[in-house]
Amino acid sequence: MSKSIRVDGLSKTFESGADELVVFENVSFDVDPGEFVVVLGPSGCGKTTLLKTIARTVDQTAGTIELDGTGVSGDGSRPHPDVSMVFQDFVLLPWKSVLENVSTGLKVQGDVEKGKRDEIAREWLDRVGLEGFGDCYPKELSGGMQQRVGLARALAVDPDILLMDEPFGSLDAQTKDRLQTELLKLWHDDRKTVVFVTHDIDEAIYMADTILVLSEKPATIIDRIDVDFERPRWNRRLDVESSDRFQEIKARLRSDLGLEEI
Ligand SMILES: Nc1ncnc2c1ncn2[C@@H]1O[C@H](COP(=O)(O)OP(=O)(O)OP(=O)(O)O)[C@@H](O)[C@H]1O
Repeated sequence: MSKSIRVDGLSKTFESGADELVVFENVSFDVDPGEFVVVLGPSGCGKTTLLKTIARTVDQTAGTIELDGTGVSGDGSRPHPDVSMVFQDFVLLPWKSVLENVSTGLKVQGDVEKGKRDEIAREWLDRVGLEGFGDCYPKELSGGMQQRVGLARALAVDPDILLMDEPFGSLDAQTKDRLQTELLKLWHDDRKTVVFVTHDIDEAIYMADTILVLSEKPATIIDRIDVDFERPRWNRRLDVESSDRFQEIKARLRSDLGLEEI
């Protein structure tokens, strides 16, 4: 299943002593169930904080978040159960095997017995192209493979919402290219609701149904673009990326972000 997200009037201020840092202010947007939304914005504008607020590991200062119409709150210690997160840094547990890393989330959920957990974890390793690597340890895998493990771990718990924080940001260009398409294929099959943060404009356009652009902090939403290329896109990626529409969206995003004309 996938769920909608409604963010309404969301603000976040960090306080340390007498200092206040207003990160974002009055941010509102809706994400439909199964929609792929990409958030772009300058470094430090609060994209990660926004994801953590949706995941409920950070409390907002003002505003509300609803998942499928239900307001959510959290204790800050772990993400809301409907939500899985994938980060730029692989954050795998180095002392656990790849299989155990993937089944860990299921263990936290608590209601799946060990044999079934391992079966689900193995299925997900197959789906992300890591068949046969379950007994390896993270240090034996390349960066791209580690990120595949992170993806399998996030998806194995069958979340309603997938929050991704620059998941391919530290990968080389070819691995990144391949994983973008693999993620789109997985998403095409399961249609999770995705909120995906990136700095990469081309990646944003290739992946998104909708792109939200944040300003410098205190951040607000300064643009929202519907990316209307038909799906699937991976079988005609070059056509999509060389199209006039792609270049038009790219120019608009560069202008939004204060970059020079292309
Ligand atoms: N726990 C915290 N306490 C105080 N300040 C914080 C905390 N977390 C983040 N910040 C500050 O909030 C601002 C936004 O940080 P955040 O990581 O959300 O930005 P970002 O847009 O994801 O950055 P980047 O694009 O560089 O990854 C930064 O100035 C950061 O230093």
